[in-house]
Amino acid sequence: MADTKPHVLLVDSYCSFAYNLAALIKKAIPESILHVIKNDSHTIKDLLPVLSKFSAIVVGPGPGSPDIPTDIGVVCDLWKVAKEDMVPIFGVCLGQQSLGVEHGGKIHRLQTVKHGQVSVVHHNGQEVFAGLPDIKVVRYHSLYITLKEGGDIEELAWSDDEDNGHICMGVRHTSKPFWAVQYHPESVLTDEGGLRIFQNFWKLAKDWNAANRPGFRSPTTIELADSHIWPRTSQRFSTHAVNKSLGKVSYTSVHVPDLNILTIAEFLGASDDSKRFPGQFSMLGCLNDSSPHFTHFVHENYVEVTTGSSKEQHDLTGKDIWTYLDEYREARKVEGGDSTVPFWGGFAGYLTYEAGFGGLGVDVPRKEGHNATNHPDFSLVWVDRSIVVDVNNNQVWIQSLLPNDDAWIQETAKQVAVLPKGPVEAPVAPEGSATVKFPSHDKYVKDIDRCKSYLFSGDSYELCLTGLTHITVSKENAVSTWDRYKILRNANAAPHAGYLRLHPTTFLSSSPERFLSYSRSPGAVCQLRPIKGTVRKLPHITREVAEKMLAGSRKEIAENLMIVDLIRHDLHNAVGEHVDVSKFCGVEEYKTVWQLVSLGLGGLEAQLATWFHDRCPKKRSVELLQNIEGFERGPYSGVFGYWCAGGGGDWSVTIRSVFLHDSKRNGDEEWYIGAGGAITALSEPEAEWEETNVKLNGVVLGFGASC
Ligand SMILES: C=C(O[C@@H]1C=C(C(=O)O)C=C[C@H]1O)C(=O)O
Ligand SMILES: NC(=O)CC[C@H](N)C(=O)O
Repeated sequence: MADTKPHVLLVDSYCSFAYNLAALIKKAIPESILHVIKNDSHTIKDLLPVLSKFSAIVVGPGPGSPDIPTDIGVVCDLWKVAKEDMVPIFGVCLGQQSLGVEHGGKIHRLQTVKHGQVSVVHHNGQEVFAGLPDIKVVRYHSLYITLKEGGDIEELAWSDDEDNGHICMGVRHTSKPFWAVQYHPESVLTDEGGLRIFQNFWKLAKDWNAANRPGFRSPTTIELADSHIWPRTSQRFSTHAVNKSLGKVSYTSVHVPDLNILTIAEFLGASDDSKRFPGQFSMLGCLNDSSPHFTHFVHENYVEVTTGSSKEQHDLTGKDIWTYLDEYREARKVEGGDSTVPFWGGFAGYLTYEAGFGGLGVDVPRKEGHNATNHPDFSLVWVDRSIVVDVNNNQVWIQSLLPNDDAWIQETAKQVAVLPKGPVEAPVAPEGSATVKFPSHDKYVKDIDRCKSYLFSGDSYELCLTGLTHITVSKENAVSTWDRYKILRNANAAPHAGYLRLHPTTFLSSSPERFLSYSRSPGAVCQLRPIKGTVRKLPHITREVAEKMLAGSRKEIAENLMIVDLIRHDLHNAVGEHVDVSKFCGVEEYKTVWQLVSLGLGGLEAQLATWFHDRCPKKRSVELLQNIEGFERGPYSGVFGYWCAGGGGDWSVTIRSVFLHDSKRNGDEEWYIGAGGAITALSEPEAEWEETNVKLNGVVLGFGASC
């Protein structure tokens, strides 16, 4: 049975980086089958019958403390199993802390917490550290252990922190097959202390198994409820659409220099416009009375579909909204469009921040399903007819998913070709035409303290704290929402600018940030493009100065690194092993701000639901923020964009955006904007307040205000 593959169990303690660890384990032990469970999904009694079938176990990092039972779950029991059930275990961070505490060690708070910080680790060259030089590693911890003198746990590695002094960074059990490290071997900036540590662990584990588990053979399979194998192999739609003949997208393309997308939008009556790359593609959905509009509120078990003046409710009993949308799109899958055009038609719209809670198991505390002023959590239209402009190449595509729609395509192409050329003038928002009610400075600063207390207690590494701003425009000063968009577009031009008018929501965005894009299969590539690190554009802030303030700052790099590790985890979850960070902490210039931007890429097309459903801005952090902020964010900090009917999609992060609910349009208009920033252990309250104002400023300029 020499060819049976070893099974490895990863116990995830709700870590933001669990799949980075999974990827590292698979890299170190490529032949292994990796099973993943949560630390609270099984008791030790559930695990005992299968434990002896595993070749090794990894217990991962996580929020909280190893001496709080609900934080550590089953991990603390794994160290205590009898010899006949014993399996080699490697602990990471919280895992090391648990190993120490369960063997008489003490847990303490660091004087200076280390979140996203690189340190040099010294070691004695023994066991998992064999053959390694001193290593540079990334740390994410607020707590640390001191070991019991003369106890069973022996220190192998340590750091000498300027601020904290000697900190234990690696240990082993003197008689059992247990090893652990305090730092994060899976972080993108940990190099030699990553892969080689796991390779060493695997060698030690194999040796221990050979010497201590006579007759041990890996079984072909292990049945374990509430677990999954990583990488996930299930492809939701692999069973259909293979032999099905696909619908066709018809299009024509015309070369029209200097044609502004706004001119086309206005010619069509202004619909939906969003830019893909800075300056490359702009899209317009050409809606009509037969375009279906889908809305859904979390907690409600139906989707409302509005087509013209008819409304239907589609029952969601037995399926979730994601499956509903996936099935709708799959049934309308098309081929035959121009492969250079990212959008041929399909779903376009937005999802709220709360739309992502279901997959995290976080509740949205709404008394009723929704009230008259809630924006729907899912608001999407199916776009049959569309126009896409490649601004770089002056090319315009007129496309339709409808059968026999050539007459519309040709007629529209003819009209588009003769539209007026050149820039479109935006109206001006007169100063003082709007009343802006900013969030309370005192509350924000106080809330930063609350965030920091959670960062110091080990419950989170980074919390994006936000506040809501309300803008009232009196009836006399109101301009059309389209004009408002033009003003905003002019004041705060942005690569992911967008206008959506989806009843009851008007949605204007000047977002600089992509959440996720993925190209069409085959050979699809996913891209995540997170921004963390913001500086106001001022005359004296040249590129050189901005680079020093962002890429040259330990605080800003840490803030960005945490997000990069987080999106690597998201990518590994969705696409498996092949994930790259192709840009780390680049400084980019936008109209009103400088931003620190990274870029993560993954191979293979992921299922739509995997992206949005399982995306974890981490359960505990979301719950903490929900509690601290005390409001629903709604569309703010959700996503907007499209899923193309031919495959692929592009979604932006809904920031630097304003929203108007139709119920707030009668008489004075009341818009709202969210703004915030990532709070880390290194945050200074007044600087964070200034940063949220910088972000708000770009948007309130669209109302003739500033801050
Ligand atoms: C939360 C916002 O921005 C987020 C926070 C950033 C930061 O902390 O630097 C940068 C970009 C966004 O991901 C916002 O604009 O409201
Ligand atoms: N990354 C981790 O596992 C962190 C462990 C623990 N919550 C701490 O902050 O120290």
